[in-house]
Amino acid sequence: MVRIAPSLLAADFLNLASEVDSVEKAGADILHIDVMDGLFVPNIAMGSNVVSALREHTSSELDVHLMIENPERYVADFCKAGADMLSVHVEATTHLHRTIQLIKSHQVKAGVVLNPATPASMLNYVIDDVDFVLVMTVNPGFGGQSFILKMLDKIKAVRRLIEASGREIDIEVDGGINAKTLPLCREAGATLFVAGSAIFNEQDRELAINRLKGI
Ligand SMILES: O=C(CO)[C@@H](O)[C@H](O)COP(=O)(O)O
Repeated sequence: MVRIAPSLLAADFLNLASEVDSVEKAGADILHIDVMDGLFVPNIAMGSNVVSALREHTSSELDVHLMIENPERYVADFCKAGADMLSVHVEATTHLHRTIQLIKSHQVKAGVVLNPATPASMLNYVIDDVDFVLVMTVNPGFGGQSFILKMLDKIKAVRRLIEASGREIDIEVDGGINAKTLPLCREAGATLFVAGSAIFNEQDRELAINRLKGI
């Protein structure tokens, strides 16, 4: 099954509520929220106040991607704001295992994010603890970038690791996902697909999501 998580970074922020309504009506499965601190990535976006406003507006699952240094400082805030899934980058936190446990202590699904240059092997000692893995298929920070084809090898490597662990956890992919790149990622083993421009740049959101789902 293909599950689609529209990335709200590409939405019209002046009309966020109606943007959310439009993608939910069109068949979005999860909402993806990018949090950026201007340090870990060269851009700034969305704090926990945005997550709590969304939480009041929708019952959709909220997938919060922390692109921030020392994310453990803000885990409690984002969990209390209403995140259902919270992911952190390997390079951003000194004690990755501890940060994963911290997220889980809030009964929120914990994810680990791999940047394009980060090897799948960084997951070796946390694979039994994480609830999902997010493979970045562009360098994080901005929407509208081109998919990095080499990431297909990494998705396959992560899939092998997950299979060896005997667990059933999602591989989420994010960056340059469209109707051409999604099937390649799916074939490689991805199960959850974040898409920003491929959805929000289209007037007809239902057509855009159906195209991604291959309907
Ligand atoms: O995390 C990020 C960017 O850092 C993504 O979620 C983008 O927002 C995806 O946008 P598209 O590549 O689909 O336009």
